[in-house]
Amino acid sequence: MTQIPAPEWYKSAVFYELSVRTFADGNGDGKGDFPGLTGKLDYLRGLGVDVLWILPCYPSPLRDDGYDVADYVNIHPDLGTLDDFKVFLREAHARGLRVVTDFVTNHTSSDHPWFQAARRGPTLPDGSPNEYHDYYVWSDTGTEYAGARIIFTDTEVSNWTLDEQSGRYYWHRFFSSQPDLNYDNPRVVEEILQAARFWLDLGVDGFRVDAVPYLIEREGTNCENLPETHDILKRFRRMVDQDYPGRVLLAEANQWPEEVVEYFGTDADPEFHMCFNFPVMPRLYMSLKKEDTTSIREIMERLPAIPAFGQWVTFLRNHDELTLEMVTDDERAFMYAAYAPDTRMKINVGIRRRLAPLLDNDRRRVELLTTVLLALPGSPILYYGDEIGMGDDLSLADRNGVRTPMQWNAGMSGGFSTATPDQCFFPPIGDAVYGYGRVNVQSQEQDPSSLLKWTSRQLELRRRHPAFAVGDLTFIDTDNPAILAFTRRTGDETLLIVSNFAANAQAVHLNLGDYAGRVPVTLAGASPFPTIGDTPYSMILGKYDYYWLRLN
Ligand SMILES: OC[C@H]1O[C@H](O[C@H]2O[C@H](CO)[C@@H](O)[C@H](O)[C@H]2O)[C@H](O)[C@@H](O)[C@@H]1O
Ligand SMILES: [Ca+2]
Repeated sequence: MTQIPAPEWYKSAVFYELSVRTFADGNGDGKGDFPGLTGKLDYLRGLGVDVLWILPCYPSPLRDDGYDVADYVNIHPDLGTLDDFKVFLREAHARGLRVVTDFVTNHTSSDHPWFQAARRGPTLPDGSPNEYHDYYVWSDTGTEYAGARIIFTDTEVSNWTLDEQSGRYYWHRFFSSQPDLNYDNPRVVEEILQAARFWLDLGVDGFRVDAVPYLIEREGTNCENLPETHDILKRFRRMVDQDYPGRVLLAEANQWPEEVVEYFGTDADPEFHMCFNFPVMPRLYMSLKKEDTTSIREIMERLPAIPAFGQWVTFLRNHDELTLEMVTDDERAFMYAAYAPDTRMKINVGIRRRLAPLLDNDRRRVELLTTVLLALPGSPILYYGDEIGMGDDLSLADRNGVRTPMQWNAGMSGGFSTATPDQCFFPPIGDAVYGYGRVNVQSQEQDPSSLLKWTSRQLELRRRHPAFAVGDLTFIDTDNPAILAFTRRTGDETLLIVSNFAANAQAVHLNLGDYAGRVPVTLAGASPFPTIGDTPYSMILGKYDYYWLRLN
């Protein structure tokens, strides 16, 4: 059996992304918290995930749901205390669950004491230099770095905003309430590394590092992926390798394959252990609507090789919009037409909907995309609530519609809180199709055929076959573009994954000449299929059907 070295635990892990604020409320104030989350750890263990990625939990004015950090070394009071966090971490570890926290490096909140001090200008009234001013990026004209795109296109008109107090413009790649830190200042680098140490010393298993491409600005560039940015991130990695071996760094770099791969670094000069595979995600959805999987294969084959320690991270949905930054203009137009029929579904460069509504609440399509997610190279991330088919709330602003409370049961506020729905941080979804009366953990736990139970079984199946985690990927040529077929191969086993992206039954011939004489056997039921011969292998798949097979 293929052995994955212990420090590379992340390669076989299934991640689960959750927001503490909307997962479970332990004290009845309508806001999720660490005691509430701690009470749900057995559920998460039972589901079969390995790592919890928790969204930002720092003190924050919450103008960007916590991605606006006002204090790097504490917990937001709504979520509990630092001691509550420690208890949570201990209890998660006791259950064999690892915890990766979100680390927001590019910017702080404008409420952060550093920024408030910076606003006093470069020189203090007594004539001494204001060391905090240089923690941020300033301009007298707000005209520099014109080559940098605006990311939050729906709200921001410039990456510069005038600060009335200092009379100078400050740089921000996201909301104007999120001033970018100045990574050309060595003190900023030190401060951020110290903040990372604080959490690593407490025992977190790593970080999902937010918005890493934007650390450094240079005139005449688009201010993304600059060599100086990579130098800083490599320093972060060296600190982790030296003082915290076995912890993991995951890069959020929403970039094309050629750029994102740079965030792994090299075996000799490593950077991140893991990077999100942003480009493949929209192509999974696109392939469904087009009934043509060519774009999945093309983008996967375009991914450059990664260092031996590296692992991709795959996902279908997350707390943000379904980003359409890594597609062509035509593909983006197609995606909007296919998946955002209501203009309220569009935000910035993406679509703010959850998995089940995106797929018309069609269980077959949800299963199909989930099986592809679990079978493609990389460690998959499940977004909380998608395992039960939760819906979204378009009436909520920004991306909050996909951040509604977890639906635990059919009781008050879906079991999220003892507070009434109107007292909850975001109102729980209560409609007839996706509401907690119909869609909840408790009812699905009692139903062996529920999406929740199916997901759990699929994770268990994946766990039993290390080829899913570390096997080589080879696409199989077919005569039907609606069918995606590939193998995942390690020294001991070859898995064959065949998926039908069409809404009708399909026939396909697979070029399996390399495997003549082998017998495909289903992973779930151990049912043998006809032996592979010298001619193309013929298969029939029902609508949105899939096979997970081992080639014996
Ligand atoms: O902290 C600011 C933002 O950082 C992440 O943003 C990412 O999401 C954007 C879409 O919402 C995306 O376009 C961008 O490329 C990413 O860096 C974080 O996930 C956001 O929640 C946050 O607002
Ligand atoms: Ca609470």
